[in-house]
Amino acid sequence: MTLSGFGPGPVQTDTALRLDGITYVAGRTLLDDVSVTFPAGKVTALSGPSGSGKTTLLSIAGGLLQATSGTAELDGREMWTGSGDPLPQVAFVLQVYGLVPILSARENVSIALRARGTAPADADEAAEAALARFGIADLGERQVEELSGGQMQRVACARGFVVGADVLLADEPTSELDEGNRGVVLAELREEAARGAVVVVATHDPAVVEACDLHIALDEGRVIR
Ligand SMILES: Nc1ncnc2c1ncn2[C@@H]1O[C@H](COP(=O)(O)OP(=O)(O)OP(=O)(O)O)[C@@H](O)[C@H]1O
Repeated sequence: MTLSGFGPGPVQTDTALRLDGITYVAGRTLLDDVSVTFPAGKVTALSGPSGSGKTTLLSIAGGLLQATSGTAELDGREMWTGSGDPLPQVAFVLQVYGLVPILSARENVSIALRARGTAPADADEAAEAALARFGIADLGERQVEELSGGQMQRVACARGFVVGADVLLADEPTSELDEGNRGVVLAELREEAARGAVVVVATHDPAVVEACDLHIALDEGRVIR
């Protein structure tokens, strides 16, 4: 099913990103037989101590990494790049931001859409709107390398959210933010779920976990709740 075209408000759907028996070995076992379901229309928190495997699991969930064994599928479409018809649309908010320092904030957001074939003028307009969602519309012309850590993190959020993806995977998206801006990001995560996206947020922050609909916890590469 396509998730675009839903109006505002919670979406009732059986769509879910299902990870089944995921094991990932890179020298040692980093994920060990992880089976989890991330339903569309909900914000799921993925918590766990540093090094427990959250980023690795998000990478497999979004098709960036191929699991050693196990499957990751959205409605039968495999997440690993190269299979599935059509491929699910996935957007990441990376823990390390992954912004281009010499480009402006607006350009960093706009390229996410341009890379998907949106016309430059339309992409720029959507980028402005996405920056406004995170309270940084006034920073659009600023070169990213001039921004504070928290401002960069909000640009990274705008770049992930602007896509309107089927699956939004946010890795510690509030780690640099004050309480007010953390609330803004949480509200925007809810908006993404409300239009029908699968939304997963990796976090160490109990306040973020509390604000999510569902909670999955990892420890040493295993699901513990
Ligand atoms: N490519 C890799 N090769 C080998 N080990 C890796 C690789 N990527 C991650 N690791 C290791 O896998 C474990 C899990 O890493 P991961 O980044 O998934 O944890 P995390 O829960 O996201 O941690 P944090 O909260 O600190 O971001 C860590 O011990 C890390 O050192």
